[in-house]
Amino acid sequence: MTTESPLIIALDYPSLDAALCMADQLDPRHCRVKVGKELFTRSGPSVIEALHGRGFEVFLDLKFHDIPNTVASAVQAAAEQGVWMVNLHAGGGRRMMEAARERLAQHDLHTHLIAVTVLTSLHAEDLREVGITASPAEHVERLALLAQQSGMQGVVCSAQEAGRLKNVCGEDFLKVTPGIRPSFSATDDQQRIMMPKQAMAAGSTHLVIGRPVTQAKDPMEALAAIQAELSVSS
Ligand SMILES: O=C(O)c1cc(=O)[nH]c(=O)n1[C@@H]1O[C@H](COP(=O)(O)O)[C@@H](O)[C@H]1O
Repeated sequence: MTTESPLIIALDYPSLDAALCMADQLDPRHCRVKVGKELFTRSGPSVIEALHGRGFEVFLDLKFHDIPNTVASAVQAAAEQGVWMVNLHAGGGRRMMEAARERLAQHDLHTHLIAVTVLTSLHAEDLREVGITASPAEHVERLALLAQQSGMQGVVCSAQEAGRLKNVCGEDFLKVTPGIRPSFSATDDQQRIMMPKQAMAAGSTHLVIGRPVTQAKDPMEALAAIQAELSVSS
């Protein structure tokens, strides 16, 4: 089942049961779901099968970053499970991204392949500590252009950079933005955040939302509030 909704709910749970309990309250016509490192490490590919069985398009967020052949093989493995989207780190460089893209093409696999730029949990001081003197926005732009030249269909960035990327990479280049924080939720460990409506207005194509929904007292009420703000179906 496919959806027009920009919402991707991050199922960051410690067990298959907990993740499916949440998924069973969601409607695959109105959102996609994301499986990340914790859930996949605990439950393996069975969580992907279970979510596909419920009609969801799945973003497998394992942020691959390794030598080109290893990443290409991992991306192939993800795509062969039929996931809608998979990501890798743009910081792995051009040859790594090109190898992944070419592997998908060789096997006629059509999973969306996107690259993480600068994690939304980082700010300028964190970059300086690892030797990057550019601002987060400048570094995101540099990595996004490299990702685009390397055949990626889009990037993960913060919504704060989405407008800039719309100008330099174009509207069709996907801007998948986590660090989304509605007015009613805590910042948690995120640094470069934005509210849902503002994030869409800034040029995000997809919004990744986890704890503001999954850790809310009433997750469905929180999701409905976000959908109402965005004027999309619940
Ligand atoms: O690739 C991601 O999805 C990702 C990249 C990034 O820069 N920041 C980021 O928060 N994420 C993921 O997006 C989700 C955000 O969750 P919340 O902060 O709970 O809304 C988590 O699953 C993160 O792993």
